Amino acid sequence: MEAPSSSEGRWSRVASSLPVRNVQDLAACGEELKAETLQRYIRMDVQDGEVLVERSGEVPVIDLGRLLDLQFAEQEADRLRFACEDWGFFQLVNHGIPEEIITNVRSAIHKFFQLPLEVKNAYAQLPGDIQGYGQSFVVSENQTLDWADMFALSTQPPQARDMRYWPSQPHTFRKSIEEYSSELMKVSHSVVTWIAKTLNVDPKLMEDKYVSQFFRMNYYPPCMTMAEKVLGFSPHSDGSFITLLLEINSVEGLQIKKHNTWIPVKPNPQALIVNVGDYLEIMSNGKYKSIEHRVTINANKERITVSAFHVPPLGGVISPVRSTTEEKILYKTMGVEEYAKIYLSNKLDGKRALDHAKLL
Ligand SMILES: O=C(O)CCC(=O)C(=O)O
Ligand SMILES: [Fe+2]
Repeated sequence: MEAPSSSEGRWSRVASSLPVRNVQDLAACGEELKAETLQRYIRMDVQDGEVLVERSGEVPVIDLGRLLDLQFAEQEADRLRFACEDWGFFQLVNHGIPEEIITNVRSAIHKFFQLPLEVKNAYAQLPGDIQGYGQSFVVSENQTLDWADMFALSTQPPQARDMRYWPSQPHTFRKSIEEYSSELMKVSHSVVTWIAKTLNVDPKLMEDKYVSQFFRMNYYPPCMTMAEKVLGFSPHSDGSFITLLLEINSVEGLQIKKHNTWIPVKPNPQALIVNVGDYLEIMSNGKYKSIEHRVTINANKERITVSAFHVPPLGGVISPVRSTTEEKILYKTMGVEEYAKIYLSNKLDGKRALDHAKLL
């Protein structure tokens, strides 16, 4: 294993894209992490905003079984509307994905992260300074190669750009992701149909807005020495229509922003975490919120997750739809690709990507 090189500090200062190799490697080997190695991951803004653990229990829980049952649908739809308006996040239970498929995908991703770093590094990886003290890999479904390509191009260090393909190890990897992927398409179809209804929007208008899908596998190593000073994922909103997150190992870390405080989401192994993405905020004319979230690091436990971003086809257009004719239009009509480029660009002149979609 390579020792952390003395040039690492220099690299981070030029804000270039240095993979997170050393930290995960060292953490995995249980070696003492030196203060200098960790320096580049320390974030001054970690302390911004109070963390309100006691409010974790308020994160909405939506029951898909109830949404699909005539007797309870209306009541559950009200709860869904509230969740999307007020939180932009919810735990989805009774999602109907067979246990076996979830178990297989958990096991495959777990095994993937146990591979030697040299093997994993062949896959599209987010640079450490974008993500933070963690490591993410993008895997694409065929139908969405254009999206994943774009994502990879915008975030990869040049040497990694052309190296994205399906991991061949573990051998179950592709099959389990593909099965999980098609189950998620069904779940997102139900969720989006209900989202349209709660907005009083014709579901047909949303039919194609979530059908491209790509996955990001996230690994957050433990950090014994200064867990409270580093972040696994910096605060961001998702550049998706909706995102469905599966926690591979029920370890806490995800926090969502609410009125300038951070609320931790308690892991629930039976649930998927669903959140409103930027495209849905635009399309709902701001009624449903794409909320900032971040991932913290634990001292002793690794956290592993897989995000499924459901996005509109790049060639399309996204425009706000009003629930009533009196409603004032607050967002621009934009090309999906046009917005994606703004989202993926790091030069946002201090504005959030969504601010560029708002009408003045
Ligand atoms: O790993 C998590 O808990 C969240 C990951 C996330 O926010 C993302 O992939 O966009
Ligand atoms: Fe996210």
